[in-house]
Amino acid sequence: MTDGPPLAEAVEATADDIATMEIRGAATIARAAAEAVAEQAAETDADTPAAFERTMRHAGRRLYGTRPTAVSLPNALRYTLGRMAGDDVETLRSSLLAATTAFTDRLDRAQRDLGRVGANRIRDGDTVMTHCHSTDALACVEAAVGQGKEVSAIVKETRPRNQGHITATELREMGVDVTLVVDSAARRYLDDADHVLVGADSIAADGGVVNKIGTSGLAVNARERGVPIMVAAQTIKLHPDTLTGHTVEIEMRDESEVIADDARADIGDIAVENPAFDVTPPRYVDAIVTESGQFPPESIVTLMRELFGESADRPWEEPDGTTGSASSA
Ligand SMILES: O=C(COP(=O)(O)O)[C@H](O)[C@H](O)COP(=O)(O)O
Repeated sequence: MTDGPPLAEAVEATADDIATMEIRGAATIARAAAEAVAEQAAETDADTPAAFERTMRHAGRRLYGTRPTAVSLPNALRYTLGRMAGDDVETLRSSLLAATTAFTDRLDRAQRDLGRVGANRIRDGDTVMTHCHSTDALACVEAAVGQGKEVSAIVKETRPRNQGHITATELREMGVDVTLVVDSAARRYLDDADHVLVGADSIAADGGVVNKIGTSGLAVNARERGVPIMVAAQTIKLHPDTLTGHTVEIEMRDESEVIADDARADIGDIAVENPAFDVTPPRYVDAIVTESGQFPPESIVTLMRELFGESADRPWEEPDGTTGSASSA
């Protein structure tokens, strides 16, 4: 929970759904956060500009605090709350509604453009190996299929939450031949793959790719087998805090996702760890595919600087550094 004025039901519900992964995947989280910001802007009955802005920042903090790793979430808040401007409540409200619409339009466009860029790497008859479920990665396959190419996929199930099942379903809907494998079978099937194709939750300034746990091991194995690794990530996945040397926080999720409580009790006293993401060093990545073209990971920092400057603002924070609670407002 965060301190501040009461929030719209839509913000509370979206925040809960992101935290429990009803809403998941970096681009989908960003869209949901922007839509929640719009709902809050439409509904808030604050009667002064200062009260309106405080409520919006509070909504931003509530959404920001849900999951720590996908930078698309703070970047969605940066884009929308960062464009809140005006001297009266109605102007502030309309500035936010315009910004949230512009943001979601941009998301659609970025994914479509990125898909076309990524599709150029995929040849007719190619097989991709996927990990987790990434709408950016699937946009590349969809565009390739749309160009008339025949594509097959080896889909890793992606323990502990099996997002590979979502990937398998969506690929089948595109008409792609799918073979589902357990995560530990990946190396065996890499010899049948022409690409490893994954998404990203965050891309660091050094080109490191933060994505679902297991991506880095897959990339190391793929390099060893000579299979190129392609990361599909629209530019809202670029993590501006890493320009100033900050690292990306890796989310640790509940231990019960790894082993059910009763099974664990049967084993006895063990430790269980459940990191949700890992970092693939840039040397294992062949290309980062964005809506602005494809980049070797080491050069992504140039694009990051163009988009964010040298440091990123945090428009969900109170300008005076207080927590936003009534007593400090
Ligand atoms: O790691 C995941 C999802 O993790 P989780 O299921 O824990 O959210 C996806 O590969 C990225 O978020 C990219 O997805 P997209 O390309 O759709 O943004």
